[in-house]
Amino acid sequence: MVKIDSPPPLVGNGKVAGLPIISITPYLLDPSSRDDVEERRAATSNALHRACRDYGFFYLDISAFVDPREPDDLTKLGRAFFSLPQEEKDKLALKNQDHARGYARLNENVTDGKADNHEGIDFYRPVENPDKSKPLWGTNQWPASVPGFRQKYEAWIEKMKSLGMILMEAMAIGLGMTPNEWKALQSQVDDSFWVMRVIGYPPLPNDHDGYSCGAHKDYGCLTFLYADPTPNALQVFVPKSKPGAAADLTGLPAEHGNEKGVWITADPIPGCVVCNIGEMWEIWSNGLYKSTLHRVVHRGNNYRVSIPFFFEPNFDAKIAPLPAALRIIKAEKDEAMDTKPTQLYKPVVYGDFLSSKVGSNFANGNGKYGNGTTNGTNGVVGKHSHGTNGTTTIANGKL
Ligand SMILES: O=C(O)CCC(=O)C(=O)O
Ligand SMILES: [Fe+2]
Repeated sequence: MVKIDSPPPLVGNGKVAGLPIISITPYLLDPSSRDDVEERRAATSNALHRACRDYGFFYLDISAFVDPREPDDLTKLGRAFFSLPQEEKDKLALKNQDHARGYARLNENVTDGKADNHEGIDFYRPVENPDKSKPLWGTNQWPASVPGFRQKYEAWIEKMKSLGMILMEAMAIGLGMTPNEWKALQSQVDDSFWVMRVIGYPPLPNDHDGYSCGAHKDYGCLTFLYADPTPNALQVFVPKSKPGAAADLTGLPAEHGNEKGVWITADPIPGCVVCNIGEMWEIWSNGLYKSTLHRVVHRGNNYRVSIPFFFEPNFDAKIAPLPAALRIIKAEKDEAMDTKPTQLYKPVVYGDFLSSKVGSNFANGNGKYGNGTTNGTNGVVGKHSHGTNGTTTIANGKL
């Protein structure tokens, strides 16, 4: 596998060399074990910074962190759950709980008013004193009829939580944060209100009005997506305005409002998760890092299983632009002799932001917690698979 530290160029007619592949290994090594650890960490952090600015998406090589058999087992368990009779799966329906934790049937999840051709089961960070009548405050519904499911997935959650913290530190360094600034950021994610989703995608019927999963942005912090090896399913939108997208895009259809760009395929790479940043990083970085539209179009013959883990801020974290990001923005403006004042993104409390989203993309829970409005900045309905309509709040929320 080729490891690269900066994004590869896109190549002619919308075809791409691919998203950057960044190894987390330097952050797993003991700094005293080798002479070059600090240097390698700096290279990883710089590559992360570049990838978050250029794409908002990258492959994270975690082969030194997890045994590949482990996520393979997870997809098998997911497959076993989705092959249960419908009545059995429906016993874990979202409506039994807080409309956020549990099983959503095929076509129950909606993006941009269109049914997504997938089924899924969502788990959230457990809460103290659960109360299923309170948004997000119910209990997880584990499929007891699939032996080993809970145990294996709980082990994965622990791993992904640690990975989230490691990656956050690497990103903090990439953004030029001081140790104290990192400590402050760390305290916003050290009790992550994580979400784990297991998604099952039957092939998309030709006459389906919609996608396997419609175009959306994730609205949290970091997404780690592990998927089975099915090719040509996940697509990432690279707008033409991005530095890496200066390739020949002639003949490509205008996608999503005025913003022309190209959908690139992000096929799974062994040993890697696909990682993308959510809208909370867009606020922290005051827009320097963009959370990027993505969608799933699975037209193959097989049943695809994917497992996104969403490493999110703490429920009560107040998310606001970070001084380190503002320093970069200022330095770049000074260099360009741009004297316009910098618009600041409006701070949000993560839990409030989440509560305003969750539920409104599920057909059965529509509008239960959120307002269900769906106007994105570029005419796109941003949503998260565990929420909806991600783009408005932030774009309109600038001070
Ligand atoms: O299944 C996939 O590849 C992507 C799923 C996704 O984007 C999401 O759940 O937010
Ligand atoms: Fe997503």
